[in-house]
Formats: sequence, C-alpha cells, structure tokens
Amino acid sequence: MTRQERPGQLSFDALLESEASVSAGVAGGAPAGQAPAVDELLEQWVMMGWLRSLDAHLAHFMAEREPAMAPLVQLSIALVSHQLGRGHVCLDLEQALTDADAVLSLPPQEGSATTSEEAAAIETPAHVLARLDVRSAGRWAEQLAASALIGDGRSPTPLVLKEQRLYLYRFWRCECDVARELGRRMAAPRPVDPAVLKPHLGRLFQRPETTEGSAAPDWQQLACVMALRQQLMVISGGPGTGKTTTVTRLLALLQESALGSSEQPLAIRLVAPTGKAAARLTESIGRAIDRLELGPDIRRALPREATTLHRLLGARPDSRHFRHDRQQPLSLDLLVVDEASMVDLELMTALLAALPEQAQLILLGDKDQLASVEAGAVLGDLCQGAEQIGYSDALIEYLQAMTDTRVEREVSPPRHDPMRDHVVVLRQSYRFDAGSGIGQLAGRINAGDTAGVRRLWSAGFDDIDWQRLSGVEDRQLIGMMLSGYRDYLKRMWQGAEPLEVLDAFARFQVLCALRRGPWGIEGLNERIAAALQREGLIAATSGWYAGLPVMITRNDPQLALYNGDIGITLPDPEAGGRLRVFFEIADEQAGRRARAVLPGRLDSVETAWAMTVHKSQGSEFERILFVLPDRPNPILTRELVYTAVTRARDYCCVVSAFDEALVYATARRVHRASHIRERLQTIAGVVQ
Ligand SMILES: Nc1ncnc2c1ncn2[C@@H]1O[C@H](COP(=O)(O)OP(=O)(O)OP(=O)(O)O)[C@@H](O)[C@H]1O
Repeated sequence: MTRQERPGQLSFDALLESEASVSAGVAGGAPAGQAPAVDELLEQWVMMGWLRSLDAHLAHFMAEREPAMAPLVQLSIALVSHQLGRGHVCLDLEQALTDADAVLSLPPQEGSATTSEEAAAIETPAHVLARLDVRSAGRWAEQLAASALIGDGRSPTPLVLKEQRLYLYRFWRCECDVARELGRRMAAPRPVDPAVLKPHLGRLFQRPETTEGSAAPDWQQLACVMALRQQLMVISGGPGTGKTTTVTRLLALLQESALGSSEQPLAIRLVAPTGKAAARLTESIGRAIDRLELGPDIRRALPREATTLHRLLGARPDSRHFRHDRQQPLSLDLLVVDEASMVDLELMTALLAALPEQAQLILLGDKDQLASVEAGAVLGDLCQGAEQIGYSDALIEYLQAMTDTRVEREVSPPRHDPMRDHVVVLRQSYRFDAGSGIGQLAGRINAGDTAGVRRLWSAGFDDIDWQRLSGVEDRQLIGMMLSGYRDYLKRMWQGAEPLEVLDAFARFQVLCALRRGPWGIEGLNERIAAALQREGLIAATSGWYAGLPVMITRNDPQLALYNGDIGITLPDPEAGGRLRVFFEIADEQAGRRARAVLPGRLDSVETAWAMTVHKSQGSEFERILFVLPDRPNPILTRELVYTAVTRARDYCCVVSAFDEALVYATARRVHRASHIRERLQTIAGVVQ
C-alpha cells in the first residue's frame, strides 16, 4: 500500500501491517462516523491535547469498518493507539480501570490552549467507563471480544485481545516474535571447556583490578563467565560500571577459544542504536582492547569499530523493512548491542529475525534509563527484578568451577524465571566514586530517595549544582548557556578544524524535559540563539548560519546519517568557504574524521543547542545544564531525570523555576506495558 491511499482504499492487509499507513490514510479526511457520541468525545479530547488526532482517526476508521461497533470498542481502539504513542505496546484493561484517567495525556505534556473550566466540562475516561457500566476488566474484555475486528491472535485481525490486554496486531506479533526468538536462544547452554578457558580467564580478570574487596564476587568476571555459555546474555549497569570492559574481555576469551580449536576467528559485530552511541562504543572498546595484554592474533581478531543497528540491518529509504531479515540473515557469529535500552520492540523484532540461528547475542545497557522513544521496553522488561532473582543450581555450580568464587544465591529459594541465568547487573561504578556528586545524585534518584536528593545540594560536592530560576529570561541561565557554548564558537571563528569544533561542542550540552513551550527545546533554542547573536558569536538566528548545531531526526541511509547524529554548520575552505554541515565519522582505516554534507540535503534536522533528554540517550558530555519545567508535568519521571544526570561526566547543573522539580520527578516512576518476559515464562513452561 502506498502512503497516498485514501481511507476508503485502505486494505485490510495494510491495516495489519502498519499503524503508520493507517494514520496516513485516514488523515486525508474522515467521512461521517457510525458512532457520533464517541467521535465527538474523542474530538474533544484531541482539542484538549489529551489524545492525538491519529488515535481518534484510527478509532473512527475502524468504526466505519464495523457499522454496529459498540461505543466501548471504538473508545478502546483510540486508547490503545494512544498508549502506543506513549511507548506502551498495549492497553492493559485491568490497569486502565485502576487509574482510568492515566490512559490519556492528562494534563497534556506540552500544556493546553484551553481553560480549566473547559476541561472540567469534558468527560474523562473514568466517567465514560462508569457511564458505560464497565466495572471489571473481564466485562470490558467480553465486550471487546464481540467485535469482529478483535481476535485472539490465532488468525490475523486488526486488533488482538489477550490476557485482558488490547494490542494492535502488529505489536502483538512483534511481542510474540521477540519472546519466541529470545526463548529459542535461551534454551540450551553452549559447551564450555573450563580446562581451556580458566587459565585465560584468570589472566584477564586479575583481582587487583577490582576495588570491590576480595570477599565480594567480581561481577564483571561472573558476567563474562555466564556469557561464555549463553547464546543470549544481558549485561546491565549504570555509567562506568564496566560493561565495555567486561564485553571486551569476553570477546578476547571467545576468540582465544575459537582460534585454539579451529584457527578460524569468530565473526563479531558491534552495534548501537544511534551514530553517537556507536562512535562512543568504538572509542571505548578501542581503549579497552589497548589496555589488555593479548597476543597479536587475538588482538587482530577483536572488532574495533561499532556501527548503527540500522546500518547493520541494511535500512532502506522510506521503508520499515531491512535488507537483512529471516531470508537474508546477517553473516556473523556474535553480535554485541550497546545502549540496548534504546532499542524499541519493532527494531528488536527485526534484529532477531535477521540474526543467524546459532549466533550469540549480548545486550548491554542500563535498565534504569528511559526506555526507547518508540513503543516497547525490551531491556527493562528482560531485567525486571534482576537483582532479586537467584541463579539456577546448574549455573552456580558452573560459575564456581570456572572462577573458584563462592556465589551465593541472591534469594532463597530461587524464583523460577526464564531470564534468571541470562542477566547480570554490574553495580560498581568505576567512573563515579563515593566522592562524586553525580554518582550520589544518580543513585538517590534511582532509589527514589527524595529526601536524599534534597539534602545533597548542601553536601559540598563541586560536580553538581542546583539553581532556582526567576523566569525564562533569568540572567544566570542565559549566562550559563553562553559560557557553555562560547568556546566552540570562538574556535570556529579562529578557523579550527571541523573535528576540533565538533569535539569542543560535545563538551557541553543543554538538556531539557520538554519539546514545546518556553521551557522546552523550542523556546530554549530561540533564547540561546538570540543571546549568542547579541554577544557577536553567531551572525544570524534563522536559516543556515556558521555555528548552527543540528541533530538528525530521521534515519537517512543514503547519507549514512542516523537519528540522533549531531552536525555543526561551518564554512568549508574546500568549498570556497561555503557553508557545509560537518558530522563526525569513525572509520577503521582513516580513524576519526569530519565529513561535510550540503545543508540542502538534510531534510530532517532540528537545532541542537538544547536537546531533549530522550534524544540525549546514548550520548555523554563533560558538562550538562539540565533545564526542568516550571511546574509539575507528567513527563517528569525518575527514569527521565536519572538519564539526564548520567549524561554528565564531570559536571551537572540542574535548573528550574519550580523548586521541587527534581524531587517531584524522583518520586514518579514510569511503568511501561511490555510483556515479553511473561511470554518467555509461558514458552519455558511449555518447553519443560
Ligand atoms: N574492574 C575494573 N577495575 C578498574 N577499573 C575499571 C574496571 N572496570 C572498568 N574500569 C574502568 O572504568 C571506566 C568505565 O569502564 P567501561 O567503559 O567498561 O564502563 P561502561 O559501563 O561500558 O561505561 P558506559 O557507561 O560509558 O557505557 C574505564 O575507564 C575502565 O577502565
């Protein structure tokens, strides 16, 4: 189906295939509806900013396909679509009944143009469900099941109802596919010969390297030993806990073993979801390899370059499909995916489909960070409760044989969980010691310790700061933003090399929670540009001008630029001083270099002085200025502020005109609906 088709032409197959196609189809103009009361209500919600117009259109489109559709069914379709926009793969009926108004964006994240009186006059989901006499999830499910558009997943229908959860078919399929593929890879341990690997292991993990004390197990070593025998392994840990260090040692061991037995090295690939994250992984893995004492053949067999997931899979312009899939699998033996928390459900489905059957998969990431921008929470779901689950007896025996470490069961008796032998959480940060304010702040946010967060500002740490702002034109705020960006602009005017300018830019970043409004990136980018122009550091504030930093917002496989890549507009001496946008690329042969792109070729970019926390995932900066909104907002959560604070390496300053902004966020958790683990449990039950 093409994106230009009108609603009447939208085929059933297309509906099963793509929510985006539906939105494109119906957005062209919806004819009169079958259930005017629901249409009207949904329109009011759209007007209030509580629902996306896409959600209302989709529900309306479906209602047209089923003339006798019950109002509750149409309403539920709008709600499941809305959940997808917020990252949830389904509408959980039970949960929706517990807090019905939470299924809408109430209040809207970006503010609303309407008054509170207008809002009070509109029915909320809680009222509507009561009016429709929906008192239990079971009753709700019964009414949904009566619709011909909603099936139980056994045969394709536009929506699927399973275990009192409503899915769009595509996401239901993705969840099942991911669980099946992961389950298959978890089924059988790989053979490991302790006699061959133990001596190498001892050499790579020498005790003095750790600061955990000799009594505590070396979790990095245990993670490595577990990963040797698992086809699927998840290594989660906060910043600087040694995920890259651990995986590098693991790769060295595996190559040692492969070269020893077959003289054929393993084909290993390293990937990350964004270009920036891939560049960081390239740098950190290079450093980790250089630190290891290895023979030349092993050193040569280790990968030094990471690429993006989209590039690895062979993204195609204007398509969700990739060159590599089940029919054209990737050619590799082992894949390491860094920053795996950013990988959404659909991308994970595509990745697992393209992964050869016997290949090993290692997922690295921080389970406490924000989940992917798109729907799904694969890493978070796989790591759920990881600290409380005990390992199986077979694994404990194997770990003790390989490491001579006494591994205690973490809980007794161990809860049976299919992921239990496939997840390790690294807990000790080698980047932030006890004297680091950033480390302390991140830890307290993560633990939901609001009192601890409040107390921290007076504890005398010099790498964290809190500033209360007087308003959007606060002089201190403008001053901080100017001093953050002055250095790279000065270098640019002095004619520094593009790579040097890019490096200088990457040292400081303004992060914010919101996109729109004076406290969102839109307002902040405008104010930063105006202030820089007043200082004479940039010559214009609109169009393309020297010094303008931009972020790619959509993958462009033709230009090899990916969502999240940052470029800076600079005069190019090789083009007679005309403006070009320079991006950093890491090239195994040529090393790091800057690549020039014509501004006119970039059609999906946004100004990047201020960046949303969501977009900053996978990046790291020496210093950050984190701007929070001036009032409570549903977007403020523990995961968001933890992600923001942990982007800073050396200094983090939090500012807001709302005193309690950080504390408010610390107290609120996001729970993303994702049920891969539950499905894995079912699969494991069936297998046993
Ligand atoms: N066991 C260890 N003993 C001493 N230093 C270590 C150890 N493990 C890691 N480090 C050091 O800590 C720093 C961070 O390690 P590494 O890059 O492996 O962590 P990471 O979890 O991958 O970090 P990131 O959050 O950047 O992804 C590096 O300088 C590394 O040398």
